[in-house]
Amino acid sequence: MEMPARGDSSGWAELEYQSGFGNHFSSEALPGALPMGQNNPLLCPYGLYAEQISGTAFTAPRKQNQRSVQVLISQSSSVDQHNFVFYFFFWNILVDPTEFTITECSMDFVTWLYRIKPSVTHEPFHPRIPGHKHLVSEFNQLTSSVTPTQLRWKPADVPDAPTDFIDGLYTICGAGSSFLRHGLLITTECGKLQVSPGEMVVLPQGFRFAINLPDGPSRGYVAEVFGTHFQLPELGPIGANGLASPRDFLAPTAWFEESFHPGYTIVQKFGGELFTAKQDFSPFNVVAWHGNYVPYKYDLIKFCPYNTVLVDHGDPSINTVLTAPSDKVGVALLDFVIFPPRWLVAEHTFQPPYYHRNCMSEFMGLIYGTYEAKADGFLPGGASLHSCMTPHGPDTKTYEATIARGEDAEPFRISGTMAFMFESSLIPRVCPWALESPNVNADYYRCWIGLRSHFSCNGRQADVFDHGNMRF
Ligand SMILES: O=C(O)Cc1cc(O)ccc1O
Ligand SMILES: [Fe+2]
Repeated sequence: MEMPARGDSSGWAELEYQSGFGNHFSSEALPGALPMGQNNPLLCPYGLYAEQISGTAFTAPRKQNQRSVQVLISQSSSVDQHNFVFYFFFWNILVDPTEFTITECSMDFVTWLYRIKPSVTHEPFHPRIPGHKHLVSEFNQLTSSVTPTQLRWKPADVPDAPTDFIDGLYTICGAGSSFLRHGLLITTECGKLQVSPGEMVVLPQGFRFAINLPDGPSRGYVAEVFGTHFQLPELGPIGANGLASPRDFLAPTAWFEESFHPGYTIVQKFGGELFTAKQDFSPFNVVAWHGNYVPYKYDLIKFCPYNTVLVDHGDPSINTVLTAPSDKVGVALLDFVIFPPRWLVAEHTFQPPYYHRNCMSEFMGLIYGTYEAKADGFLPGGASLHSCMTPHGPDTKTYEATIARGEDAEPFRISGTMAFMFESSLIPRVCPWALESPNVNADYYRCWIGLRSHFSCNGRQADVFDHGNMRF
C-alpha cells in the first residue's frame, strides 16, 4: 500500500477502504508496522505504542444470544442504559452518521492500535467552554417533553457565522439518559473516510475523530445510540442476499500524521457533557491497527430493496439497513430504515405508506428528493416525529393523486429520492428549542385535514372510487 504523505490532506480522493461488515480488519500505513503473532510485544515495530480500544466488556462471550450481549455492552458503556438521541445538524461550511457495528459470531468488539504516542498522553479534561446550548443527552421532565402531536420541522437555518461540527449539533429529541454537496471528510484513529452526500457513517463509541466540513452550507442528521451496537438485520425468508450487503460497508485503512505541537484539543462527550483536554501531539498517529471495532461508511444507494410483487404495502422494516437491538428479541432500540428509489408494482393497492399508528416511534428525515407519503412540506434537511401510537400517513395531496391514478395504474418507479427513518421502541422526549423553533410546521396537521369521507351506504368502496367519478 502506498502511504499518503504525512500530514497531507490532499489525498482524500485516492483513499483506500477495506470492505465488509463486521469483519476483522488489519491495516498498516508503514510496511511491517503491525505486530505479527501477538498484540502486545515488548517492543512494537517502529517503536510504536500498542493500545487497545474495546467496544464490549472484556468478558462478553464470543457466541451468545443478543439479549445478554446488550446487557454486557451497556455495562461497559460510559453512559447509562439503552437509549438514543436524534440530532439535527446545521453547519455552514456536512453529513449523516449514527452509531452502529456488527456481529455474526464474534461478540467481542475490539481493535488494537499501534501509534506514535498513546492517547493517554494529555492534560486533564475540563468542562468545555463555552458550553453547548443545544446539546442534550439526559431526557427528563426538566430538559424535554413528550407529545403525541405530529411534529414536523423545516430544514434548520444555516448560521451566518462559520460553525463547526460540534457547535452545529442541535438535539431534537431523545429517550433515556445519557449526519451535501462535496461530502464530509472524517479523520479517525483507524484512518480517513470521505463521506459523500447520500452516504452514512458509523463512528463507534470511544473513537476520536475530526470532521472537516465542506465549503459552503451543509446539513445532516445524527442519531447517537448508547449501550448497544448496530448490526445487519436478519434476512429471514429473503434468503442469503438482499438489503444492505456486508461487502458494501467500507472501513478505512491506516493513516497517520507525525505531528507535535501544543495546540491539540480533544473534545470528549462523557455522561452527556462535553469536556476538553489539551495534548501536544496529533491523536491521528496510529500507524497500524487490527480489529473489528472500527468506523465505517455505507452508500445508501447500494441498498437492494425487496418489496411486495402482487398486492398490499409491505411494512417499512423490509428496508432496514442496520438495527440496534434492545433486550427484547425483534424489538429495536433503533432501526435505521431507508426509502430508496424502487419500483412499486402492487395491484389493487394503495401504494404509498398506509395510515397507521405505530407502537414504535418514528423520526424521519429526507436526504434528497420528495418523500412518497408527503407531496408538500417535508423538505430535504427537514424532519418529522410521529411518536408511539401517534396517527400519521400520506398527506391529502398524496392520497388524492394516488386514488386519481386509479385501479389500472402502471408499475410506478420512485426515483431521485432518499428518505430515512430512525424507528425506536422508546418514546422520545422533545427539547424545548425544537418545540419552540420557528422551523416547526405549526400547521402540520392541516396536511391531513382535507381527507374527506368517501363513505357510501349504497355502493361498494370501489364504486365510490371509480376513476373519474370521485367525490372529493
Ligand atoms: O410513516 C412513514 O412515512 C414511514 C412508513 C413508511 C411505510 O411505507 C410504512 C409505514 C411507515 O411508518
Ligand atoms: Fe409511520
